[in-house]
Amino acid sequence: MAASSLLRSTFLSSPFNHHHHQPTTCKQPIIHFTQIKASSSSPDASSSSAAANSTAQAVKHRRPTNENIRDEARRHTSSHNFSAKYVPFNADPNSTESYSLDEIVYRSRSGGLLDVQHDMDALREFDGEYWRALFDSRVGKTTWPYGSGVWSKKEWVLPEIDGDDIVSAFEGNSNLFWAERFGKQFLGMNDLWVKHCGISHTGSFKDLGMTVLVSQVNRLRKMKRPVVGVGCASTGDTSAALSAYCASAGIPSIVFLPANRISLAQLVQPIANGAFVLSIDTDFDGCMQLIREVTAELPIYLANSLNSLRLEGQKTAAIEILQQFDWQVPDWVIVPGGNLGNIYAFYKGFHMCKELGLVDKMPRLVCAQAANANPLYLYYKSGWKEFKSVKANTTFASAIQIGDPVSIDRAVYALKNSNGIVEEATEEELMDAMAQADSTGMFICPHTGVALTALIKLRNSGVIGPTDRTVVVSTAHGLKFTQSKIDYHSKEIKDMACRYANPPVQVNADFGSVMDVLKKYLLSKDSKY
Ligand SMILES: Cc1ncc(COP(=O)(O)O)c(C=O)c1O
Ligand SMILES: N[C@@H](CCOP(=O)(O)O)C(=O)O
Repeated sequence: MAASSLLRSTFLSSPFNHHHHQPTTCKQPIIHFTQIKASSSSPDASSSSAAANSTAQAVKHRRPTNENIRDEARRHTSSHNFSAKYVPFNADPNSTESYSLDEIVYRSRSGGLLDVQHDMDALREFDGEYWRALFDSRVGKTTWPYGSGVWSKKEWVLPEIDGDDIVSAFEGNSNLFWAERFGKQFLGMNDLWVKHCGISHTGSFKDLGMTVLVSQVNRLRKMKRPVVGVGCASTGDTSAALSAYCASAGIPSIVFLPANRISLAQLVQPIANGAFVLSIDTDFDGCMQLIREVTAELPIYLANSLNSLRLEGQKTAAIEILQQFDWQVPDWVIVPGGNLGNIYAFYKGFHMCKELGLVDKMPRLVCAQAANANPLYLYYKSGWKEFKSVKANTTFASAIQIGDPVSIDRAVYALKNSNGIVEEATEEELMDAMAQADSTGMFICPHTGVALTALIKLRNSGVIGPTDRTVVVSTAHGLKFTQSKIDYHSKEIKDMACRYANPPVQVNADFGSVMDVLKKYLLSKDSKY
Protein backbone atom coordinates (compact mmCIF):
# COMPACT_ATOMS: atom_id res chain seq x y z
CA MET A 1 0.00 0.00 0.00
CA ALA A 2 1.35 3.46 -0.86
CA ALA A 3 2.42 5.55 2.10
CA SER A 4 -0.28 8.16 1.48
CA SER A 5 -3.12 5.64 1.36
CA LEU A 6 -1.74 3.86 4.41
CA LEU A 7 -1.79 7.19 6.25
CA ARG A 8 -5.31 7.90 5.07
CA SER A 9 -6.66 4.50 6.15
CA THR A 10 -4.93 4.86 9.51
CA PHE A 11 -6.41 8.24 10.20
CA LEU A 12 -9.83 7.42 8.84
CA SER A 13 -10.20 4.79 11.51
CA SER A 14 -9.04 7.23 14.19
CA PRO A 15 -11.48 8.99 16.49
CA PHE A 16 -9.97 12.29 15.38
CA ASN A 17 -11.63 12.02 12.00
CA HIS A 18 -14.90 13.33 13.48
CA HIS A 19 -13.51 16.67 14.40
CA HIS A 20 -14.78 18.89 11.68
CA HIS A 21 -18.18 17.32 11.60
CA GLN A 22 -21.00 19.65 12.58
CA PRO A 23 -24.38 18.29 13.66
CA THR A 24 -26.94 18.86 10.96
CA THR A 25 -30.24 18.23 12.70
CA CYS A 26 -29.53 19.76 16.09
CA LYS A 27 -28.45 23.20 17.21
CA GLN A 28 -24.97 24.37 16.33
CA PRO A 29 -22.62 24.03 19.24
CA ILE A 30 -22.57 27.01 21.57
CA ILE A 31 -20.38 25.43 24.16
CA HIS A 32 -16.64 25.14 24.29
CA PHE A 33 -16.31 26.03 20.68
CA THR A 34 -12.65 26.65 21.34
CA GLN A 35 -12.32 22.99 22.21
CA ILE A 36 -13.70 21.82 18.92
CA LYS A 37 -11.63 24.40 17.07
CA ALA A 38 -8.54 23.48 18.98
CA SER A 39 -9.04 19.94 17.76
CA SER A 40 -8.27 21.06 14.26
CA SER A 41 -4.66 20.87 15.37
CA SER A 42 -5.19 17.13 15.72
CA PRO A 43 -4.15 14.76 12.96
CA ASP A 44 -6.57 14.72 10.08
CA ALA A 45 -5.44 12.94 6.97
CA SER A 46 -8.34 14.25 4.92
CA SER A 47 -6.56 17.57 4.58
CA SER A 48 -3.06 17.73 3.16
CA SER A 49 -2.41 21.06 4.89
CA ALA A 50 -3.30 19.61 8.30
CA ALA A 51 0.28 19.17 9.41
CA ALA A 52 1.21 22.75 8.55
CA ASN A 53 -1.92 24.10 10.24
CA SER A 54 -1.22 21.97 13.22
CA THR A 55 2.21 23.54 13.74
CA ALA A 56 0.84 27.04 13.26
CA GLN A 57 -2.00 26.42 15.72
CA ALA A 58 0.26 24.85 18.29
CA VAL A 59 2.31 28.06 18.31
CA LYS A 60 -0.80 30.22 18.33
CA HIS A 61 -2.26 28.34 21.28
CA ARG A 62 0.84 28.54 23.45
CA ARG A 63 -0.27 30.52 26.50
CA PRO A 64 1.66 33.55 27.77
CA THR A 65 4.46 32.50 30.11
CA ASN A 66 2.91 34.29 33.11
CA GLU A 67 -0.26 32.20 32.76
CA ASN A 68 -0.90 28.68 34.04
CA ILE A 69 -3.45 26.28 32.58
CA ARG A 70 -6.18 27.40 35.01
CA ASP A 71 -5.61 31.06 34.02
CA GLU A 72 -5.74 30.06 30.40
CA ALA A 73 -9.03 28.19 30.94
CA ARG A 74 -10.54 31.32 32.53
CA ARG A 75 -10.16 33.14 29.22
CA HIS A 76 -12.22 30.44 27.50
CA THR A 77 -15.34 30.48 29.67
CA SER A 78 -18.51 29.69 27.79
CA SER A 79 -22.21 29.89 28.44
CA HIS A 80 -24.56 26.94 28.36
CA ASN A 81 -27.87 25.80 29.80
CA PHE A 82 -26.79 22.50 31.28
CA SER A 83 -27.65 21.72 34.88
CA ALA A 84 -28.01 18.84 37.32
CA LYS A 85 -29.72 18.25 40.66
CA TYR A 86 -30.25 15.52 43.23
CA VAL A 87 -33.47 13.53 43.00
CA PRO A 88 -34.55 10.39 44.88
CA PHE A 89 -33.04 7.36 43.17
CA ASN A 90 -35.50 5.60 40.82
CA ALA A 91 -38.12 8.15 41.86
CA ASP A 92 -41.76 7.99 41.00
CA PRO A 93 -42.14 10.03 37.78
CA ASN A 94 -44.57 12.33 39.62
CA SER A 95 -42.11 13.09 42.42
CA THR A 96 -41.12 16.74 42.72
CA GLU A 97 -38.49 16.17 45.40
CA SER A 98 -35.11 17.54 44.35
CA TYR A 99 -32.10 19.29 45.84
CA SER A 100 -29.43 21.57 44.50
CA LEU A 101 -25.99 19.98 44.23
CA ASP A 102 -24.86 22.80 46.53
CA GLU A 103 -26.92 21.34 49.36
CA ILE A 104 -25.36 18.86 51.77
CA VAL A 105 -27.71 15.93 51.45
CA TYR A 106 -27.08 12.20 51.02
CA ARG A 107 -30.53 10.66 51.44
CA SER A 108 -34.01 11.37 50.13
CA ARG A 109 -36.87 12.41 52.47
CA SER A 110 -37.94 8.77 52.74
CA GLY A 111 -34.39 7.71 53.63
CA GLY A 112 -33.68 6.25 50.17
CA LEU A 113 -30.70 6.78 47.91
CA LEU A 114 -30.26 9.88 45.77
CA ASP A 115 -29.22 10.18 42.16
CA VAL A 116 -27.78 13.07 40.17
CA GLN A 117 -30.28 13.92 37.45
CA HIS A 118 -29.08 15.91 34.46
CA ASP A 119 -31.27 18.19 32.39
CA MET A 120 -31.48 15.69 29.55
CA ASP A 121 -33.55 18.02 27.37
CA ALA A 122 -30.76 20.58 27.41
CA LEU A 123 -28.16 17.91 26.61
CA ARG A 124 -30.40 16.53 23.87
CA GLU A 125 -30.24 19.85 22.03
CA PHE A 126 -26.97 18.46 20.67
CA ASP A 127 -26.94 15.18 18.84
CA GLY A 128 -24.81 12.12 19.46
CA GLU A 129 -22.37 13.04 16.74
CA TYR A 130 -21.72 16.37 18.39
CA TRP A 131 -21.03 14.83 21.80
CA ARG A 132 -18.78 12.17 20.32
CA ALA A 133 -16.75 14.78 18.47
CA LEU A 134 -16.54 17.03 21.53
CA PHE A 135 -15.36 14.23 23.82
CA ASP A 136 -12.93 12.91 21.22
CA SER A 137 -11.46 16.37 20.72
CA ARG A 138 -10.41 16.54 24.36
CA VAL A 139 -8.59 13.22 24.70
CA GLY A 140 -4.94 13.41 25.61
CA LYS A 141 -4.73 17.21 25.87
CA THR A 142 -3.45 19.33 28.74
CA THR A 143 -6.24 21.90 28.50
CA TRP A 144 -7.72 22.59 31.95
CA PRO A 145 -9.80 20.71 33.04
CA TYR A 146 -10.50 18.63 29.94
CA GLY A 147 -7.19 16.77 30.04
CA SER A 148 -8.91 14.64 32.66
CA GLY A 149 -10.89 11.66 31.39
CA VAL A 150 -13.62 12.71 33.83
CA TRP A 151 -13.69 16.44 33.12
CA SER A 152 -13.48 15.88 29.39
CA LYS A 153 -17.14 14.96 29.94
CA LYS A 154 -17.79 17.93 32.26
CA GLU A 155 -21.17 18.82 30.72
CA TRP A 156 -22.41 15.35 31.73
CA VAL A 157 -20.73 15.31 35.14
CA LEU A 158 -20.96 18.62 37.02
CA PRO A 159 -22.01 21.09 34.32
CA GLU A 160 -22.24 24.08 36.63
CA ILE A 161 -18.96 23.92 38.49
CA ASP A 162 -16.40 26.60 37.71
CA GLY A 163 -13.15 25.28 36.28
CA ASP A 164 -11.39 27.18 39.05
CA ASP A 165 -12.99 24.97 41.70
CA ILE A 166 -12.02 21.71 40.07
CA VAL A 167 -9.48 19.51 41.85
CA SER A 168 -8.08 17.12 39.28
CA ALA A 169 -5.02 14.96 38.71
CA PHE A 170 -5.99 14.44 35.07
CA GLU A 171 -7.39 11.08 36.09
CA GLY A 172 -9.12 8.69 33.69
CA ASN A 173 -8.12 8.03 30.09
CA SER A 174 -6.94 4.66 31.38
CA ASN A 175 -5.61 1.92 29.17
CA LEU A 176 -8.09 -0.43 27.54
CA PHE A 177 -5.75 -3.37 27.29
CA TRP A 178 -6.22 -6.06 24.67
CA ALA A 179 -5.75 -9.26 26.70
CA GLU A 180 -4.58 -11.15 23.65
CA ARG A 181 -2.65 -13.96 25.29
CA PHE A 182 -4.97 -14.45 28.28
CA GLY A 183 -7.98 -14.55 25.98
CA LYS A 184 -6.41 -16.97 23.52
CA GLN A 185 -4.66 -19.28 25.98
CA PHE A 186 -7.25 -19.65 28.71
CA LEU A 187 -10.56 -18.85 27.07
CA GLY A 188 -10.30 -19.22 23.31
CA MET A 189 -11.35 -15.60 22.97
CA ASN A 190 -10.06 -13.07 20.47
CA ASP A 191 -11.78 -9.88 21.59
CA LEU A 192 -11.09 -9.71 25.32
CA TRP A 193 -10.15 -6.39 26.92
CA VAL A 194 -9.17 -5.25 30.38
CA LYS A 195 -10.05 -1.68 31.31
CA HIS A 196 -7.21 -0.76 33.64
CA CYS A 197 -9.01 1.74 35.89
CA GLY A 198 -6.50 0.91 38.63
CA ILE A 199 -3.50 2.23 36.71
CA SER A 200 -4.23 5.71 37.90
CA HIS A 201 -3.25 8.50 40.28
CA THR A 202 -3.83 6.61 43.56
CA GLY A 203 -4.03 3.15 42.03
CA SER A 204 -7.76 2.56 41.85
CA PHE A 205 -10.92 3.63 40.01
CA LYS A 206 -11.89 5.72 43.04
CA ASP A 207 -9.94 8.66 41.56
CA LEU A 208 -12.69 9.04 38.96
CA GLY A 209 -15.35 9.72 41.56
CA MET A 210 -13.16 11.52 44.05
CA THR A 211 -12.12 14.30 41.69
CA VAL A 212 -15.83 15.15 41.37
CA LEU A 213 -16.64 14.95 45.05
CA VAL A 214 -13.61 16.91 46.25
CA SER A 215 -14.16 19.55 43.53
CA GLN A 216 -17.72 20.05 44.75
CA VAL A 217 -16.45 20.27 48.34
CA ASN A 218 -13.93 22.87 47.22
CA ARG A 219 -16.80 24.85 45.72
CA LEU A 220 -18.93 24.46 48.87
CA ARG A 221 -16.10 25.67 51.07
CA LYS A 222 -15.60 28.73 48.86
CA MET A 223 -19.34 29.34 49.27
CA LYS A 224 -18.76 29.23 53.06
CA ARG A 225 -20.90 26.13 53.49
CA PRO A 226 -20.18 24.24 56.74
CA VAL A 227 -17.62 21.70 55.52
CA VAL A 228 -14.58 21.55 57.78
CA GLY A 229 -13.33 18.21 56.47
CA VAL A 230 -14.25 15.26 54.29
CA GLY A 231 -14.56 11.73 55.67
CA CYS A 232 -15.04 8.16 54.53
CA ALA A 233 -15.10 4.58 55.69
CA SER A 234 -12.84 2.51 53.52
CA THR A 235 -11.41 -0.84 52.60
CA GLY A 236 -8.37 1.06 51.38
CA ASP A 237 -9.01 2.58 47.97
CA THR A 238 -11.62 5.25 48.72
CA SER A 239 -9.40 6.47 51.59
CA ALA A 240 -6.35 6.66 49.33
CA ALA A 241 -8.20 8.69 46.71
CA LEU A 242 -9.91 10.94 49.24
CA SER A 243 -6.70 11.78 51.07
CA ALA A 244 -4.78 12.50 47.85
CA TYR A 245 -7.40 14.81 46.33
CA CYS A 246 -7.98 16.59 49.65
CA ALA A 247 -4.24 17.03 50.15
CA SER A 248 -3.96 18.52 46.71
CA ALA A 249 -6.67 21.09 47.55
CA GLY A 250 -5.57 21.69 51.16
CA ILE A 251 -8.80 20.24 52.59
CA PRO A 252 -8.66 18.12 55.80
CA SER A 253 -9.54 14.46 55.26
CA ILE A 254 -10.59 11.89 57.85
CA VAL A 255 -10.59 8.17 57.11
CA PHE A 256 -12.10 5.27 59.07
CA LEU A 257 -10.27 2.03 58.33
CA PRO A 258 -11.11 -1.47 59.57
CA ALA A 259 -8.04 -2.43 61.62
CA ASN A 260 -5.83 -5.12 60.04
CA ARG A 261 -8.15 -5.63 57.07
CA ILE A 262 -6.48 -3.55 54.38
CA SER A 263 -3.14 -3.93 52.64
CA LEU A 264 -0.05 -2.14 53.92
CA ALA A 265 0.27 -0.20 50.66
CA GLN A 266 -3.30 1.06 51.05
CA LEU A 267 -2.74 1.98 54.70
CA VAL A 268 0.31 4.05 53.97
CA GLN A 269 -1.43 6.11 51.27
CA PRO A 270 -3.66 8.27 53.53
CA ILE A 271 -0.91 8.43 56.13
CA ALA A 272 1.52 9.85 53.57
CA ASN A 273 -1.11 12.26 52.23
CA GLY A 274 -1.69 13.75 55.68
CA ALA A 275 -5.19 12.39 56.39
CA PHE A 276 -6.45 11.93 59.94
CA VAL A 277 -6.49 8.12 60.02
CA LEU A 278 -8.62 6.17 62.49
CA SER A 279 -7.89 2.45 62.60
CA ILE A 280 -11.05 0.98 64.09
CA ASP A 281 -11.50 -2.48 65.53
CA THR A 282 -14.40 -3.48 63.31
CA ASP A 283 -15.04 -4.47 59.69
CA PHE A 284 -15.88 -2.15 56.76
CA ASP A 285 -19.62 -2.33 57.46
CA GLY A 286 -18.96 -1.23 61.04
CA CYS A 287 -16.80 1.69 59.81
CA MET A 288 -19.51 2.66 57.31
CA GLN A 289 -22.13 2.77 60.04
CA LEU A 290 -19.86 4.95 62.20
CA ILE A 291 -19.01 7.44 59.44
CA ARG A 292 -22.70 7.84 58.62
CA GLU A 293 -23.46 8.65 62.26
CA VAL A 294 -20.48 10.99 62.57
CA THR A 295 -21.21 12.93 59.37
CA ALA A 296 -24.77 13.47 60.58
CA GLU A 297 -23.38 15.25 63.68
CA LEU A 298 -20.19 17.02 62.58
CA PRO A 299 -19.34 19.31 59.65
CA ILE A 300 -17.61 16.43 57.85
CA TYR A 301 -18.74 15.81 54.27
CA LEU A 302 -19.37 12.14 53.44
CA ALA A 303 -17.16 10.85 50.63
CA ASN A 304 -18.41 7.27 50.25
CA SER A 305 -20.43 6.31 47.21
CA LEU A 306 -23.62 6.64 49.23
CA ASN A 307 -22.96 10.21 48.08
CA SER A 308 -24.20 10.10 44.49
CA LEU A 309 -21.72 12.75 43.31
CA ARG A 310 -19.01 10.08 43.28
CA LEU A 311 -20.85 8.01 40.69
CA GLU A 312 -20.95 10.93 38.25
CA GLY A 313 -17.18 10.66 37.94
CA GLN A 314 -17.09 6.88 37.95
CA LYS A 315 -19.62 6.66 35.10
CA THR A 316 -17.11 8.30 32.75
CA ALA A 317 -15.16 5.01 32.62
CA ALA A 318 -18.11 3.54 30.70
CA ILE A 319 -18.16 6.45 28.27
CA GLU A 320 -14.41 6.09 27.86
CA ILE A 321 -14.75 2.39 26.95
CA LEU A 322 -17.18 3.28 24.15
CA GLN A 323 -14.90 6.07 23.01
CA GLN A 324 -11.89 3.72 22.96
CA PHE A 325 -13.86 1.32 20.75
CA ASP A 326 -14.61 4.24 18.43
CA TRP A 327 -18.17 4.30 19.79
CA GLN A 328 -18.88 0.63 19.19
CA VAL A 329 -20.64 -1.15 22.04
CA PRO A 330 -19.02 -4.22 23.62
CA ASP A 331 -21.19 -7.27 24.27
CA TRP A 332 -20.23 -7.69 27.94
CA VAL A 333 -18.74 -5.59 30.71
CA ILE A 334 -17.72 -7.36 33.92
CA VAL A 335 -17.27 -5.33 37.12
CA PRO A 336 -16.20 -6.57 40.57
CA GLY A 337 -18.72 -5.41 43.21
CA GLY A 338 -18.47 -4.54 46.90
CA ASN A 339 -20.37 -1.47 48.12
CA LEU A 340 -22.02 -1.64 44.66
CA GLY A 341 -21.76 1.96 43.53
CA ASN A 342 -19.54 1.19 40.56
CA ILE A 343 -21.81 -1.27 38.78
CA TYR A 344 -24.51 1.41 38.75
CA ALA A 345 -22.00 4.04 37.62
CA PHE A 346 -21.15 1.87 34.60
CA TYR A 347 -24.82 1.36 33.87
CA LYS A 348 -25.43 5.10 34.05
CA GLY A 349 -22.54 5.96 31.74
CA PHE A 350 -23.65 3.46 29.10
CA HIS A 351 -27.28 4.46 29.47
CA MET A 352 -26.58 8.18 29.00
CA CYS A 353 -24.63 7.43 25.84
CA LYS A 354 -27.59 5.52 24.48
CA GLU A 355 -30.15 8.12 25.59
CA LEU A 356 -28.18 10.93 23.98
CA GLY A 357 -27.60 9.07 20.72
CA LEU A 358 -23.86 8.41 20.95
CA VAL A 359 -24.53 4.66 20.62
CA ASP A 360 -27.61 2.59 19.87
CA LYS A 361 -27.50 -0.14 22.51
CA MET A 362 -26.22 -1.19 25.92
CA PRO A 363 -23.72 -3.92 26.82
CA ARG A 364 -24.81 -6.68 29.18
CA LEU A 365 -23.38 -6.11 32.65
CA VAL A 366 -21.95 -8.74 34.97
CA CYS A 367 -21.26 -8.01 38.62
CA ALA A 368 -18.71 -10.32 40.22
CA GLN A 369 -18.46 -10.86 43.97
CA ALA A 370 -16.11 -12.79 46.23
CA ALA A 371 -17.93 -15.87 47.59
CA ASN A 372 -16.82 -14.76 51.05
CA ALA A 373 -18.72 -11.46 50.69
CA ASN A 374 -21.57 -12.21 48.34
CA PRO A 375 -24.88 -10.61 49.42
CA LEU A 376 -25.71 -9.48 45.88
CA TYR A 377 -24.98 -12.92 44.45
CA LEU A 378 -27.27 -14.60 46.99
CA TYR A 379 -30.00 -12.06 46.26
CA TYR A 380 -29.66 -12.67 42.50
CA LYS A 381 -29.72 -16.45 42.99
CA SER A 382 -32.92 -16.12 45.04
CA GLY A 383 -34.56 -14.58 41.95
CA TRP A 384 -34.37 -11.13 43.58
CA LYS A 385 -36.81 -12.33 46.24
CA GLU A 386 -35.33 -11.07 49.46
CA PHE A 387 -32.15 -9.15 50.17
CA LYS A 388 -30.21 -10.15 53.27
CA SER A 389 -26.95 -8.54 54.29
CA VAL A 390 -24.23 -11.00 55.28
CA LYS A 391 -21.28 -11.02 57.64
CA ALA A 392 -18.45 -10.64 55.15
CA ASN A 393 -15.62 -13.11 55.68
CA THR A 394 -11.96 -12.49 55.08
CA THR A 395 -11.04 -12.52 51.41
CA PHE A 396 -7.90 -11.84 49.42
CA ALA A 397 -10.13 -9.40 47.54
CA SER A 398 -10.08 -7.32 50.71
CA ALA A 399 -11.42 -4.13 49.14
CA ILE A 400 -14.74 -5.89 48.47
CA GLN A 401 -15.09 -7.53 51.88
CA ILE A 402 -18.46 -5.85 52.34
CA GLY A 403 -21.59 -7.57 53.64
CA ASP A 404 -24.11 -4.72 53.70
CA PRO A 405 -23.58 -2.70 50.49
CA VAL A 406 -25.07 0.80 50.59
CA SER A 407 -25.86 0.81 46.86
CA ILE A 408 -27.74 -2.49 46.73
CA ASP A 409 -30.80 -0.83 45.13
CA ARG A 410 -28.65 0.88 42.50
CA ALA A 411 -26.93 -2.41 41.63
CA VAL A 412 -30.20 -4.30 41.26
CA TYR A 413 -31.56 -1.55 39.03
CA ALA A 414 -28.44 -1.63 36.84
CA LEU A 415 -28.51 -5.41 36.47
CA LYS A 416 -32.23 -5.69 35.81
CA ASN A 417 -32.05 -2.99 33.14
CA SER A 418 -29.03 -4.41 31.34
CA ASN A 419 -30.06 -8.07 31.24
CA GLY A 420 -27.28 -8.50 33.75
CA ILE A 421 -25.79 -11.45 35.60
CA VAL A 422 -24.16 -11.87 39.02
CA GLU A 423 -21.32 -14.35 39.54
CA GLU A 424 -19.10 -15.25 42.47
CA ALA A 425 -15.52 -16.44 42.96
CA THR A 426 -14.08 -18.62 45.70
CA GLU A 427 -10.71 -17.69 47.15
CA GLU A 428 -8.97 -20.37 45.13
CA GLU A 429 -10.72 -19.33 41.91
CA LEU A 430 -9.91 -15.65 42.26
CA MET A 431 -6.28 -16.25 43.19
CA ASP A 432 -5.80 -18.71 40.33
CA ALA A 433 -7.38 -16.28 37.89
CA MET A 434 -5.13 -13.48 39.13
CA ALA A 435 -2.05 -15.69 38.74
CA GLN A 436 -3.12 -16.81 35.26
CA ALA A 437 -3.59 -13.19 34.17
CA ASP A 438 -0.24 -12.21 35.67
CA SER A 439 1.41 -15.08 33.81
CA THR A 440 0.32 -13.45 30.55
CA GLY A 441 1.96 -10.13 31.41
CA MET A 442 -0.64 -8.33 33.50
CA PHE A 443 -0.18 -7.51 37.20
CA ILE A 444 -3.72 -7.33 38.46
CA CYS A 445 -5.37 -7.05 41.86
CA PRO A 446 -7.41 -9.86 43.47
CA HIS A 447 -10.67 -7.99 42.72
CA THR A 448 -9.87 -8.18 39.04
CA GLY A 449 -9.25 -11.89 39.73
CA VAL A 450 -12.87 -12.03 40.91
CA ALA A 451 -14.07 -10.45 37.67
CA LEU A 452 -11.90 -12.78 35.57
CA THR A 453 -13.33 -15.77 37.44
CA ALA A 454 -16.82 -14.62 36.48
CA LEU A 455 -15.64 -14.43 32.88
CA ILE A 456 -14.09 -17.91 33.01
CA LYS A 457 -17.32 -19.37 34.43
CA LEU A 458 -19.56 -17.63 31.90
CA ARG A 459 -17.26 -18.59 29.08
CA ASN A 460 -17.11 -22.24 30.20
CA SER A 461 -20.90 -22.40 30.42
CA GLY A 462 -21.17 -20.90 26.94
CA VAL A 463 -23.04 -17.78 28.10
CA ILE A 464 -20.18 -15.66 26.80
CA GLY A 465 -19.16 -16.72 23.30
CA PRO A 466 -15.61 -17.00 21.92
CA THR A 467 -15.99 -13.94 19.71
CA ASP A 468 -18.03 -11.81 22.11
CA ARG A 469 -16.35 -8.47 22.69
CA THR A 470 -15.87 -8.51 26.43
CA VAL A 471 -14.42 -5.92 28.81
CA VAL A 472 -13.24 -6.86 32.29
CA VAL A 473 -12.93 -3.86 34.57
CA SER A 474 -9.71 -3.91 36.56
CA THR A 475 -10.34 -1.80 39.63
CA ALA A 476 -7.03 -1.43 41.46
CA HIS A 477 -3.31 -1.66 40.80
CA GLY A 478 -1.72 -5.04 41.51
CA LEU A 479 1.13 -3.31 43.34
CA LYS A 480 -1.26 -2.51 46.19
CA PHE A 481 -1.75 -6.24 46.78
CA THR A 482 1.72 -7.73 46.56
CA GLN A 483 1.37 -9.67 49.85
CA SER A 484 -1.41 -11.80 48.38
CA LYS A 485 0.80 -12.58 45.39
CA ILE A 486 3.75 -13.41 47.65
CA ASP A 487 1.56 -15.78 49.69
CA TYR A 488 0.29 -17.45 46.53
CA HIS A 489 3.64 -17.89 44.82
CA SER A 490 5.21 -19.17 48.06
CA LYS A 491 2.36 -21.72 48.25
CA GLU A 492 1.73 -20.54 51.77
CA ILE A 493 -2.04 -20.44 51.63
CA LYS A 494 -3.86 -23.03 53.72
CA ASP A 495 -6.11 -25.37 51.71
CA MET A 496 -5.09 -23.82 48.37
CA ALA A 497 -3.18 -25.75 45.71
CA CYS A 498 -1.78 -22.52 44.21
CA ARG A 499 -1.69 -24.28 40.82
CA TYR A 500 -0.06 -21.41 38.99
CA ALA A 501 2.57 -20.62 41.63
CA ASN A 502 5.98 -19.68 40.28
CA PRO A 503 8.28 -19.66 43.32
CA PRO A 504 11.90 -18.53 42.99
CA VAL A 505 14.49 -21.32 42.85
CA GLN A 506 17.13 -21.32 45.59
CA VAL A 507 20.51 -22.12 44.08
CA ASN A 508 24.09 -22.31 45.33
CA ALA A 509 26.44 -19.56 44.20
CA ASP A 510 28.55 -21.73 41.88
CA PHE A 511 28.61 -22.05 38.09
CA GLY A 512 27.76 -25.77 38.03
CA SER A 513 24.64 -25.41 40.18
CA VAL A 514 23.41 -22.44 38.16
CA MET A 515 24.01 -24.34 34.90
CA ASP A 516 22.16 -27.39 36.19
CA VAL A 517 19.00 -25.51 37.08
CA LEU A 518 19.10 -23.47 33.88
CA LYS A 519 19.45 -26.58 31.67
CA LYS A 520 16.56 -28.24 33.46
CA TYR A 521 14.46 -25.11 32.97
CA LEU A 522 15.32 -24.74 29.28
CA LEU A 523 14.57 -28.41 28.66
CA SER A 524 11.15 -28.00 30.17
CA LYS A 525 10.52 -25.06 27.80
CA ASP A 526 11.91 -26.49 24.58
CA SER A 527 11.84 -30.16 23.71
CA LYS A 528 14.43 -29.60 20.90
CA TYR A 529 17.10 -28.35 23.33
C1 LIG B 1 -10.34 -2.47 44.16
C2 LIG B 1 -11.81 -2.44 44.28
N1 LIG B 1 -12.52 -3.16 43.43
C3 LIG B 1 -13.85 -3.18 43.46
C4 LIG B 1 -14.54 -2.43 44.41
C5 LIG B 1 -16.03 -2.49 44.37
O1 LIG B 1 -16.60 -1.27 43.99
P1 LIG B 1 -18.03 -0.92 44.53
O2 LIG B 1 -17.89 -0.73 46.02
O3 LIG B 1 -18.40 0.33 43.87
O4 LIG B 1 -18.90 -2.07 44.23
C6 LIG B 1 -13.83 -1.67 45.34
C7 LIG B 1 -14.49 -0.91 46.41
O5 LIG B 1 -15.48 -1.30 46.93
C8 LIG B 1 -12.44 -1.66 45.26
O6 LIG B 1 -11.71 -0.91 46.08
N1 LIG C 1 -13.68 -0.48 48.22
C1 LIG C 1 -14.11 0.70 48.85
C2 LIG C 1 -15.24 0.48 49.80
C3 LIG C 1 -16.06 1.73 49.97
O1 LIG C 1 -16.69 2.00 48.77
P1 LIG C 1 -17.29 3.41 48.35
O2 LIG C 1 -17.22 3.39 46.88
O3 LIG C 1 -18.66 3.43 48.88
O4 LIG C 1 -16.47 4.49 48.94
C4 LIG C 1 -12.90 1.37 49.49
O5 LIG C 1 -11.86 1.31 48.89
O6 LIG C 1 -13.00 1.93 50.54
